[in-house]
Amino acid sequence: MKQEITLLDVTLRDGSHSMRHAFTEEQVRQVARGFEQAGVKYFEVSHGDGLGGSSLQYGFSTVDELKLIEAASEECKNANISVLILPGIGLKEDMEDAKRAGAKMVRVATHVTEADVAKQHIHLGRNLGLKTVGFLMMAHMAPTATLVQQAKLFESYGAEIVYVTDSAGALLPHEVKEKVSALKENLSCEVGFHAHNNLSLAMANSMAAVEAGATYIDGSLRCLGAGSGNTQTEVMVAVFERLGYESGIKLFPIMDVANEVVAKFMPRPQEITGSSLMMGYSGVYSSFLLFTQEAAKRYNVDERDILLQLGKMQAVGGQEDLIYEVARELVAKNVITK
Ligand SMILES: CC[C@H](O)CC(=O)C(=O)O
Ligand SMILES: [Mn+2]
Repeated sequence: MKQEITLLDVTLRDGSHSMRHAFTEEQVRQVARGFEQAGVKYFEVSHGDGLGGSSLQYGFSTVDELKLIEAASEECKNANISVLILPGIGLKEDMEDAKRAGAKMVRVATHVTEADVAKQHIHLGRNLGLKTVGFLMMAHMAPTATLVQQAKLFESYGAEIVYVTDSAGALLPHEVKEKVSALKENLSCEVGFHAHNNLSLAMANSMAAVEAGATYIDGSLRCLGAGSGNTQTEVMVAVFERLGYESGIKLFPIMDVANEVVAKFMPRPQEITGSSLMMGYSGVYSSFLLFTQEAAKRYNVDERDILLQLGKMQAVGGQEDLIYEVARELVAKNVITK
């Protein structure tokens, strides 16, 4: 018997960062149809910053996310839609609307030390009959003991899966192994892992997570996601099959949706550039990439200097305005490198 793993695709949510939240309904329908044909069990659709993320701070969505969730759900019989919510950005009403639009799973995301803010959202997810998940972001910023403590909070609220989320793509394989193993030892629920490829380690880290007992692994087609993107879903299908795991996803159909659909609307290839490498190196939130590039251009400073400073300051999601502040400070200190 092959061991089962669930590959959860986040192209239509994490990829939204890279698309500047401009997914069209037709793009979402085409990808959703591809997922259905390929046998994907779960895929995520929301603004990049989760439900309610469409705003001046995070970037406005071109098409309302509820319309996109509804469109995706119309294309699927067996594939299930997940939505992400960050308490404080998304409201509980957004979760109810998402459920009405067809969502079957909710992932409640908090900073790695702030699981306590998710209690009501986890309760609501369970009451709505959604598969309910805790998502601990910026996992590199907390020691493993803290991560375990926070994951236990999620589990005590009713989360059915708890994720180790490497938002900055900063973790190394042995650290992923340590964190996932600790969660497996201390929790009864399932454990998931979400990677970013800023240090070219997304696949290695995803393998380390599965070997340590994670049963849910996130990926995106052609790596479409924040920073250098996520673990490449279609590559994971191939690699995990070779390793003897069963994801239920068919290789050629998933490759087709990656190459015939997603590759055609991607604004740029998901490369490891100087600045995304710097995000992994200094531990900066992957979704800061495009904002940093804009700030560097506006103030004529080096993106890498901004990112190094943000890493030192331990900036977290929601502090996007700091990016511009840091760029202005670099100008004031005369650090003009371009
Ligand atoms: C802003 C939400 C964020 O993109 C969630 C996520 O995918 C991560 O932390 O990596
Ligand atoms: Mn992510």
